[in-house]
Amino acid sequence: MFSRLAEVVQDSGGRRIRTKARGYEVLRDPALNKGTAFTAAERQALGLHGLLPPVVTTDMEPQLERALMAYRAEPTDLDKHIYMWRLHDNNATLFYALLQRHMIEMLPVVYDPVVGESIEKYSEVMTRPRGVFLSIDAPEEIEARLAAFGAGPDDIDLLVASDAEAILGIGDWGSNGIDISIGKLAVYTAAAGVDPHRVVPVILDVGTDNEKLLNDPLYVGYRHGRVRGQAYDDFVDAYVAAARKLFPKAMLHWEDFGSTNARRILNRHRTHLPTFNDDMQGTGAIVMSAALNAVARAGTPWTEQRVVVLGAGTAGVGIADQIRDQMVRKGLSQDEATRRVWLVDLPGLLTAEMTDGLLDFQRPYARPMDEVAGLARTPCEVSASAAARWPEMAALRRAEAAKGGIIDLATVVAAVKPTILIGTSTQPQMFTESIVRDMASHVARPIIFPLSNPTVLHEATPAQLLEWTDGKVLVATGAPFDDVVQGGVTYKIGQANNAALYPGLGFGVIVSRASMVSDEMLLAAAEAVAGQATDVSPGASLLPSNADLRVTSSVVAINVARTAVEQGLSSVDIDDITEAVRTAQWWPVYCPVEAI
Ligand SMILES: NC(=O)c1ccc[n+]([C@@H]2O[C@H](COP(=O)([O-])OP(=O)(O)OC[C@H]3O[C@@H](n4cnc5c(N)ncnc54)[C@H](O)[C@@H]3O)[C@@H](O)[C@H]2O)c1
Ligand SMILES: O=C(O)C[C@H](O)C(=O)O
Ligand SMILES: [Mn+2]
Repeated sequence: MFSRLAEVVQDSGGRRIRTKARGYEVLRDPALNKGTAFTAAERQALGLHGLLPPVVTTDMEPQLERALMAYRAEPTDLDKHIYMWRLHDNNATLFYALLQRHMIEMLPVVYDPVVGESIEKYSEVMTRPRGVFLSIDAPEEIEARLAAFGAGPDDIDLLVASDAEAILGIGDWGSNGIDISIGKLAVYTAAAGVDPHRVVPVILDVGTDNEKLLNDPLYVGYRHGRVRGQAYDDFVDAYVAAARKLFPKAMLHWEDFGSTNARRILNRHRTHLPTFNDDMQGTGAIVMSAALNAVARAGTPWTEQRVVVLGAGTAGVGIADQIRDQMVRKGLSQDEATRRVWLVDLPGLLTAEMTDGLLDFQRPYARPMDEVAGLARTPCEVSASAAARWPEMAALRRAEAAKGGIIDLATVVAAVKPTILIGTSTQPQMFTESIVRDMASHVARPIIFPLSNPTVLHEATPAQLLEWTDGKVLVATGAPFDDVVQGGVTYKIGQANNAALYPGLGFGVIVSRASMVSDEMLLAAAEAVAGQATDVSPGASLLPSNADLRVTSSVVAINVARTAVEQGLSSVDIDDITEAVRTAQWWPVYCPVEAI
């Protein structure tokens, strides 16, 4: 975001910035600062002589070299993460140029998995606050606080908001969750070219049930248990109303809400706003991309897939829904397709007997009792942490325990013989060797996607899955993993992280000014990503490399914008969609800065 002292001009002379700022006002604005790249004439006009060393660098190269050395000299990944945000606060253009050039090296540091660590340690490592902190203790101030960001009605394309109840797989992190909104936005820019000066990171602080934070004297958020119920809904509604009023063109992105809120919020707004939930829809779509390629490589029809999902929360059921829809598109009835998906959660296999206790979006998948009657039950306990985090699911688990135990994943896999196994449970190592070997004994090419972030929470590692299946598995993961060499083949591991999808999806919505995000737009995004992974040689990844995120995201944005136009959802006239996407992309290059 530029200070009020600057404006961007885009005309036949190209892009330039005009500013009333002088001296340190210029150098301390990360959107204006170019450091040693200010020309002699700019230094003269802006009063920078004497505030910069004498060298004038004509391009960014020396700065990039210096920044890369400083980055690599940082001892830990968390230090590197902090370095990157300090760099951003000094010179945003240089930050994005560095990140884009070293995407494979730096994306995991700026974003997942290291962003998870920065959120857990935010009390200690917080640097300059960024974004907008909205708090349920002052709902009447929402509009004023958003307005304090200083942007006008035409200045903002996108807001990313989280209430931080379900950050990645690490749970409730209160106000610290601002870093997920910031991290997601950095990926929007680096991957798709969303203008970083036209976005707002938002934290919706409704309190936290995280005892560690509540007892931490350095905690920066609202020190109170989570507010739920009507007050919560009113607060979220007030945020939407204020955001729409102040920034009527902007898309609203929802991130890392708890499973009891995520879908309700989305359903309330999805047909009348350009909005989507990344964990449900972005994840569902990127998993569809990987699944489209995996099913093609396995050579089995969509209508014959049997899908087991471990972890029936926001992401798991978002994925299940999109897979079900794909089977319907391929000819099954809604009911037939739903019957080919088995959800396993804390209470084990979700069954019809549990219906009253299930979350509404889980209910369609509950298995009929006659089908499960003969399945063995495994005794189980309910941990205090699971009971606190997923009370509905834990209550059902307790009820199952009283009946002798749960129908667990191993039993379900043995009975169902799935072709596809998905992990969104937040629990590491749940895909055990015996479960995976059992699955692989029934299908030629088992499709297994352990997706729980950050890295340490994955249900299995790609190396394990490849070993246990003798290289037959078609795998994609949530976090980045190195290549695995096995039996003379180098396996590239596709990262089924929504980061490969949501930036292009959002950019397509922004460029087309779509009035909503339709299922067809999500499918267009999924197909675009899938189409970018063209190598089908042994060991090839199911998804395009993150090194090519900029290309992938462009193709996604074009497909999404085209679909919006075809569906009559676009509110602008676009002659040439490819050209519209291309010209809207922001690139991290310096432009002239003029004094006014
Ligand atoms: N790869 C991606 O792009 C991507 C996207 C979104 C979420 N995720 C990951 O998926 C995971 C889940 O995210 P979410 O937003 O759906 O969270 P969520 O809290 O909505 O869902 C988690 C579910 O797992 C269940 N669960 C907990 N312990 C379990 C156990 N032992 N056995 C079976 N189920 C269990 C919970 O009851 C809950 O229903 C997280 O780790 C997250 O990082 C990955
Ligand atoms: O943030 C990520 O890495 C993906 C996803 O949104 C998640 O919550 O895990
Ligand atoms: Mn998420």
